Order: sequence, then structure tokens, then C-alpha cells
Amino acid sequence: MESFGARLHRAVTERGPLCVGIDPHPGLLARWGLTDDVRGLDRFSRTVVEAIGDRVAVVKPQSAFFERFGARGVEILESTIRQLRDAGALVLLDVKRGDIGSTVAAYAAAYLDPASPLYADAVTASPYLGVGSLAPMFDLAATHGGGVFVLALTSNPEGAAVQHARAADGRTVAQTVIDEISQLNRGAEPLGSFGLVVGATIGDTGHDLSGVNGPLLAPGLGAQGATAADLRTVFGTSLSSVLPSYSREVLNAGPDTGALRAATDRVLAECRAAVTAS
Ligand SMILES: O=C(O)c1cc(=O)[nH]c(=O)n1[C@@H]1O[C@H](COP(=O)(O)O)[C@@H](O)[C@H]1O
Repeated sequence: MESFGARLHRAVTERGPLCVGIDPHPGLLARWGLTDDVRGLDRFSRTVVEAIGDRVAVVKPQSAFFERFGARGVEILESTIRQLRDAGALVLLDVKRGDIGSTVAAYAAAYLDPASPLYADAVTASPYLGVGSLAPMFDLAATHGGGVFVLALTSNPEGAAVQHARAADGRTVAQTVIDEISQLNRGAEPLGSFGLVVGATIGDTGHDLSGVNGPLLAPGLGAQGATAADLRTVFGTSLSSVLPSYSREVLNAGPDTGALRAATDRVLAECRAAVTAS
């Protein structure tokens, strides 16, 4: 069975270094002329899948925007994940889960077991109950060729108060997360299956990402103010592992599928130039 890291490496080689988020904000539904209900949610998600499912390496549905409609919203999330996978995109389900280990095992079963209705290629996870508490996710991901992206340095301004705090050994909390994920990816080729989330908005924080050997998801581009040109400052010599991620910047171009594709092509060209420039 092929690992998530290998599948991601191939997808990025074939389709380019880009993740597009599906974040059906109420304001976006209105902008697209859709109702703020499950019908609007379904139409929005289908339109995004139709426009970009066959051309973007990774698509990241944000679960909260589906959960807000209850069981029928989650049903649409399940169907969106299936449609995306059928279109050949890798699905990174943005759920940012974290809990004590025995409960994390249940989250792992929900998202990383191929038998689950919400099965996705990878999930986002929060390490603030300790990176070790996420072990059941790492284990199930490894068993089934899935991936886990762990928050390290988030794109929001509030994150630094926690993530830049120093642990007893002098490292920042973020660096301890980075180092533990690096261990998990040691020796993996062509790329490890365990990723980190590092916001494109954070500037040069002096964290050492050189040993990660896994994907670095970079949200915060576009609507949150960062540009592709900022990736060099944030990631330095680790640029080749960066997976830039945009949601509203692309989604604002809808509902026209041609306009969504054009927005996707534009940000991909910017990211390609930023990631490959020497
Ligand atoms: O894990 C994430 O994807 C994430 C981490 C982070 O540090 N910052 C961040 O914005 N995100 C998510 O990335 C998306 C950003 O959306 P836009 O600001 O519209 O591009 C949202 O779904 C956020 O939940």
C-alpha cells in the first residue's frame, strides 16, 4: 500500500503545489446567490468540485461549515469527500481534532479508516494535549496510507502566545511539535506522511523546519493577508516541502466555474514561482 507521503508527492508533481479549501461561509453563499441552508451548501460544494476537483492536488473541506447544518450538512460533507476523491484530488479534511489518546482513537476511526463514511486521505490535528496523544491517528494513518497535519505555527495572531512559549528545555512549544513530527517522518521516501501546519502570515520566526521530511501546509494566503512571496521568508530552505493553501481567495471568484478555475490557475502560478525560485 502506498503511503500518503508518496501519494501527495505524486499529486503535487502532476498537478502542482496547491491546496484549495472548501469553506462555505454564509457570506460566500450569499455572494454566490445561494441560500444559507443545505441546498445552498450542496450547490456550493458541487460547484467547487466540478471546477477544481480534477486539477488541484489537494482539496481541504473545512468541516465546521458543514457541521453547522447538523446531520444533513455532514451528509453533504461525506458526499463532497467522495466526489473529490473520484475526481482524483487528495482530500485533507480540516477538523483540527485533539483529545486524550483513547478518544483520539475514535477520531482516527472516524476519518482515517477506509470503512468510515467520513474517510479522507488526511486530517488536521491539534497537538495541545501533547503530540503523543495523537498516536492513534498516526498509527491508523500509517496502516491505511493516510496523513495527519499537526498544527505547529498557526496563521492567526493569537497563536504565538501559546506556540512561541518555551518548554522546560528552552525550545518553543512549536519546535517541540516540529521535532516530534520530524521523528515520525525519519527515513521516509520520497516524503513522510506526517505534515505540519505553518501559517504563511507568521514571518521569519527562527524555527527550524529543516528536518521535517514531510509536507508543510501553509494557510493564511490571500484573505488573511499573506502572499506567495511571503513563503520564502517563512520557509527559507524548506520551500520545496510547502503546500500553499487558499480558501476565500479562490472561492470569492465563484460561482462561475471558469472564474474559479482561472483563480486557481493564477494562485498556482504564483505559488509555483515562489516555491521553485532559487
Ligand atoms: O489547518 C488549517 O487549515 C488552518 C490553520 C491555520 O493556522 N490557519 C488557517 O486559516 N487554517 C484554515 O485554513 C483556512 C483559511 O481560509 P482562508 O483565510 O479563507 O484562505 C480556514 O479553513 C482555516 O480554518
